Amino acid sequence: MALVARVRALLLPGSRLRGATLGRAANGGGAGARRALSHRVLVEADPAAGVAVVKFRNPPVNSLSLEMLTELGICLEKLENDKTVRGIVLTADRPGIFSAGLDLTEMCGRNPAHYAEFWKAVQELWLRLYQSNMALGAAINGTCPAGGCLLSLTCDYRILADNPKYTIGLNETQLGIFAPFWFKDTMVNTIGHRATERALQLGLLFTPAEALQVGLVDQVVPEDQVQSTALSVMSQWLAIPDHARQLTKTMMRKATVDQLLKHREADIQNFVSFISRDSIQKVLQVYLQKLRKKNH
Ligand SMILES: CCCCCCCCCCCC/C=C/CC(=O)SCCNC(=O)CCNC(=O)[C@H](O)C(C)(C)COP(=O)(O)OP(=O)(O)OC[C@H]1O[C@@H](n2cnc3c(N)ncnc32)[C@H](O)[C@@H]1OP(=O)(O)O
Repeated sequence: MALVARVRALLLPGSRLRGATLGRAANGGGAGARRALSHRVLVEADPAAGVAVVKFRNPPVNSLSLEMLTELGICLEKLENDKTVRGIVLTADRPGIFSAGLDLTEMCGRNPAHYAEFWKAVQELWLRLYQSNMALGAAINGTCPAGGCLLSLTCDYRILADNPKYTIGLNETQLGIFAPFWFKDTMVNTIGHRATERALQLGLLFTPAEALQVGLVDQVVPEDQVQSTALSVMSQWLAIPDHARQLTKTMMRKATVDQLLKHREADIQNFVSFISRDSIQKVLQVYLQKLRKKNH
């Protein structure tokens, strides 16, 4: 389903999104700061600075469900059309979990049409973020596996909280699945081929010190300074004339984006046939049950 159609579906009677305010809603924060609320995404915009902080709040683990992907996409589209915003910082509403990655329940026990719709939404969000004309920063204030790591890798820089409990990486192989080519390319573009090959094959989740060493993040700072550091780094990015920064970003990322654009439909079909395999459904179910068992 296209983004607009998905939004309409979300707004149908009975939907949890119905009645939510997706536009700017109320004043909040400092002078000139504006807040906007949707169910799963909170936006705090500071027009004077030209920056919006986009906070994930999809409890319990900020997983990227179809609804979360859709809301995030709408929110980013609105910000891209807002002339007062030149930079966006992505972060979690609460410290602890930046994002647990793609919502596993969207990839388990569903039908092929659902898998196709979900994967299309994952592609759309990646394309929106990776090609964004905005300067994007990630203020990673919690653990950041798989799809959470991918979100942060679409940004222009990453600031990670110095908490050894927080790890970051593309750990798909540990689940018995694997990162598709455009996840891999996004990581290669950040840390290089050899480091990516090792990280992907072993499904490594890096501690903050390791992530800094391998170049997966640009800075590790005390937990209470993650957002403020991300905002101060943003001012360096925004000091560059937009057109020069944007043309450079496009030049650096175009080949990677073009690969997905060229193989988009095949990538969806590959995902659907891979994820529908009985053996893959089994490993995902076992993984989910293990996660759930901890709490019951
Ligand atoms: C030739 C073929 C070609 C094919 C080409 C295509 C190939 C495609 C391959 C497929 C690629 C698919 C890509 C996937 C990327 C992903 O993002 S997969 C998701 C990976 N995520 C994880 O591994 C993280 C799992 N979660 C955790 O490790 C922990 O939950 C946590 C560290 C994030 C937080 O821990 P804690 O605070 O202790 O919370 P929990 O008690 O563990 O969790 C609370 C609650 O949330 C549920 N949950 C956790 N993570 C997820 C998730 N990702 N999705 C859905 N639900 C999740 C967890 O089960 C708990 O539920 P209950 O409250 O117990 O019911």
